[in-house]
Amino acid sequence: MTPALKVDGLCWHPKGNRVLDDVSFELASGQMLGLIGPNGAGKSSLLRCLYRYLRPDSGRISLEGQDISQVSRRDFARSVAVVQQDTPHFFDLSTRAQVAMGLIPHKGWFEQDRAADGERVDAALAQVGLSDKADTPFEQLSGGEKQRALIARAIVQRPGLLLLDEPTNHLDVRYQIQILELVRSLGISVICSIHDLNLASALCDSLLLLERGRTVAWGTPDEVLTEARLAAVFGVCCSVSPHPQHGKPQLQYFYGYRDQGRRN
Ligand SMILES: Nc1ncnc2c1ncn2[C@@H]1O[C@H](COP(=O)(O)OP(=O)(O)OP(=O)(O)O)[C@@H](O)[C@H]1O
Repeated sequence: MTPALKVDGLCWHPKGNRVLDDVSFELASGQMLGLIGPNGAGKSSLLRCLYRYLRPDSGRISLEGQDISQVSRRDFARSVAVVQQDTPHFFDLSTRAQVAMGLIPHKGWFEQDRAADGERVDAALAQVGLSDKADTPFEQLSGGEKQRALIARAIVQRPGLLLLDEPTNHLDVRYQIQILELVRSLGISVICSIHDLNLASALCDSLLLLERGRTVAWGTPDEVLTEARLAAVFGVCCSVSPHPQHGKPQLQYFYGYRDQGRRN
């Protein structure tokens, strides 16, 4: 079966700096892949290549078997939704209007809004717990509320692939779990960068561990999150055991790094 996304030998070397170096992986349709790795590992850069903000120097990215460089702008906007790390500025837009922007790729020129559009927007606002903020200006939302509104916009867009750059940034612990569970329940293919390894383990089907732009491991959370690998890549000591509820790896960190100097 054709994977939803296939990345082959991806390299991005701005000014000779090997930010992404020979990265390859696949994502099966409807699965959720977590991008993990230390600061500066290349997670955001990889996502930017996937949503065509950056042009890789070499390698191939295929969406449903088609090279993404060959996909029209409109078709790409219909199939791929992106929630970026820094919330963009939408001055004067209400939260509802901001979420409704997810409808744009599906509309023709001069096409009027239909009743179903409003229902879809309201349903997405309810899914992320923002119904009571629908008429609030987007700029007045808190950081976590903005993040949730942008996820609602992506839901309205009905993409086949959803790319999220640190979606749990700014979210309190309940919303971290709730939003990732919601994203997972959409039944679409998802790639998200995530720093919380326990959250990544619990909610992702597979993980891609990057370090200095290279793939260290790609596989199930069980295969990727080993004590030795976490010590080598993140420079932390932890014990890994099955989570009492879902059985996937749960990390417990040990402390006392203050006098060990800088990692890099
Ligand atoms: N346009 C650019 N030109 C040169 N180097 C860049 C450019 N953009 C990013 N980098 C470098 O690429 C490396 C990877 O950055 P990136 O933001 O992709 O990492 P990350 O894994 O998302 O980091 P973090 O976890 O801190 O968000 C960093 O060293 C960064 O300085």
